[in-house]
Amino acid sequence: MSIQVRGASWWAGGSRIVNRVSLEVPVGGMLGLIGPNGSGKSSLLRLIAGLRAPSEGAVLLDGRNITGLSRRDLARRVAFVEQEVSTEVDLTVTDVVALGRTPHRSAWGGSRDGDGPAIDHALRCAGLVDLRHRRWHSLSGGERQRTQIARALAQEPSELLLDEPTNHLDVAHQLELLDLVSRLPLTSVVALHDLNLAAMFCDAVLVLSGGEVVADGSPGDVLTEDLVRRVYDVDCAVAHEPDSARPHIKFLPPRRRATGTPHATAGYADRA
Ligand SMILES: Nc1ncnc2c1ncn2[C@@H]1O[C@H](COP(=O)(O)OP(=O)(O)OP(=O)(O)O)[C@@H](O)[C@H]1O
Repeated sequence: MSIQVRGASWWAGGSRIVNRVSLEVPVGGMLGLIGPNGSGKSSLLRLIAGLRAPSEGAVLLDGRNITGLSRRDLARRVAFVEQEVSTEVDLTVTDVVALGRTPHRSAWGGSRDGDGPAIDHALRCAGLVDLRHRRWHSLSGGERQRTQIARALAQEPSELLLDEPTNHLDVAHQLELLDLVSRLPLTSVVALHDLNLAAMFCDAVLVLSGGEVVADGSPGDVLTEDLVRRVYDVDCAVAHEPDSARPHIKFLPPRRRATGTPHATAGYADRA
């Protein structure tokens, strides 16, 4: 197994945010982490990235507890793109992507032969070649997101962790990015809100609710109407294409309570 989490919990502010989570991702596999807001996806990703230590349990890479890896060794193999990344310094796109090479540089910071090709490859993969000289502060939200993904790819990791990588991207870039991640020869864990994107691209999905794993397995087995209702309190119809095991989820409008207001927000129809 490339990534294993064994009974990991993490406490913060007197609450157990991640509750005895176990998971396994085989080499080359792509795991989708899904669950409502505040269910613990980002916290779990930070444990896997080694940015936080579990209060109990363990995270293993290739069977080795990450507490036994040096920061540098961990940074060489695990790339993590968090949800909101900003920089105070006004770097160019290429400068930001080049930061991905830092763990591969020698102690005195000299660049290595592989840096240039790795940076070029990452820029091409993220569709940023034409933007390579642009300054970070001039980029749109989606362009910044793609720059951070390129930085992670330039790191040439064996494990890639992405926290909602599609949230600023238009539909074409969402599809391109997840297609790219699913085809790259690396192991990935990707937190996603879009259940249909998770169903389309992930080999397996793991559903968190209140910090606990409530389901895991193939998208076809896990993403059922019952699961979506239990976890999100949303009605849906799940269709299966005849030539694909991957489900497609059609969400239904919020049910109305006895008062006439839907679950989440007042409907536009009420205001019309
Ligand atoms: N350092 C912290 N101290 C206290 N509570 C925290 C801390 N970090 C996270 N939490 C809480 O833990 C819960 C899980 O947060 P987390 O960001 O992991 O969820 P998430 O599933 O990624 O959410 P979202 O989908 O909204 O991004 C939230 O209720 C959050 O407020």
